[in-house]
Amino acid sequence: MNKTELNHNKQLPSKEERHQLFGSVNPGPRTKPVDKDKMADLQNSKKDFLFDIDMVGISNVKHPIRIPSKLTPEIQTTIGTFSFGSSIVKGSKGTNMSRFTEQLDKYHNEGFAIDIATLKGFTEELAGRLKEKDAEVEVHFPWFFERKGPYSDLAGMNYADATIRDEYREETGHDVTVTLTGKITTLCPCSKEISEYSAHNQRGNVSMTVTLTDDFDEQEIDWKAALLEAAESNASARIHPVLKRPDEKMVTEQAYENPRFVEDIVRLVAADLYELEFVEAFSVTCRNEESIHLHDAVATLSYDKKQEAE
Ligand SMILES: Nc1nc2c(ncn2[C@@H]2O[C@H](COP(=O)(O)OP(=O)(O)OP(=O)(O)O)[C@@H](O)[C@H]2O)c(=O)[nH]1
Repeated sequence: MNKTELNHNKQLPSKEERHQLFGSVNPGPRTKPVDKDKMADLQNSKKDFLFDIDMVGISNVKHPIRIPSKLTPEIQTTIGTFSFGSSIVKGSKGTNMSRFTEQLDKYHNEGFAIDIATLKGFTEELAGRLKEKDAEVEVHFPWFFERKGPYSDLAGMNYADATIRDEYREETGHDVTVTLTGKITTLCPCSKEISEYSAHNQRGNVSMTVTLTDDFDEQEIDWKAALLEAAESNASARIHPVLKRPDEKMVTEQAYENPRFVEDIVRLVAADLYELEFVEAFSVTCRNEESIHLHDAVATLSYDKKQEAE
């Protein structure tokens, strides 16, 4: 391959001169300490600062993470978006924000895999590092899973959005909630009923937030796969990355045979979540991106199995 001829005839000032040209100035006199021990530590000031703070921390922290999965691919690297925090009492001015990312890096160097046991350990250790009685950690990530065409068996990659949130309190321990938002096909029952032929359909977003029971065994059950199944198995049809014509025919006919309103979806998914032993409480929302409107249709349902027992 021929080397491209580039024109380098222009004589530029040095980089330092260029910076000066654009306004950089020489450093002024330095009077403040550079040793950490001698620096002011404002955030650690102790005084009556009027109010306790429920949560202070950092959010929107992007970091590579490893995810275990019972669906293929069983180990995957993805991007996690974290938030970290803890409460502080009115006698303290501020938190020590560097300690959140300091601990994240420590876990990263130890091969941070985002399972619930590891995340609980992380939150508890964070409370200790901050010298607080509580801490909370939330991580949000795209979770990928292989999906095959129903007839051709040709595979491709789908994903759902997953969130794990752990709230730790020294007196009460951990509260773990997980959220999965997956996409489904829904076909409108009304449209099917009133039309001579066809029925409009839409892409539905099903979001399930679940409080896990204390004895949830993640070695046994992948909560992500279980929630995905609750959403997809109640849909008019599943969504596929690769569909050949025989697959497309099957998916289209299946959707026509299983029409669903948003109300039908939240009730049917609720029934599945109700039956799952590891689910203590849940909320489920379905939001359909309507194909015959510019707006979305939406329904939400919440249920707490503990209240039922009382
Ligand atoms: N508390 C608090 N810190 C902030 C805020 N905004 C930025 N920071 C950052 O907090 C960092 C300092 O973190 P600290 O953990 O208190 O640092 P440090 O005292 O040297 O660390 P330790 O020895 O672990 O206490 C600096 O990088 C600040 O920029 C804020 O609104 N509140």
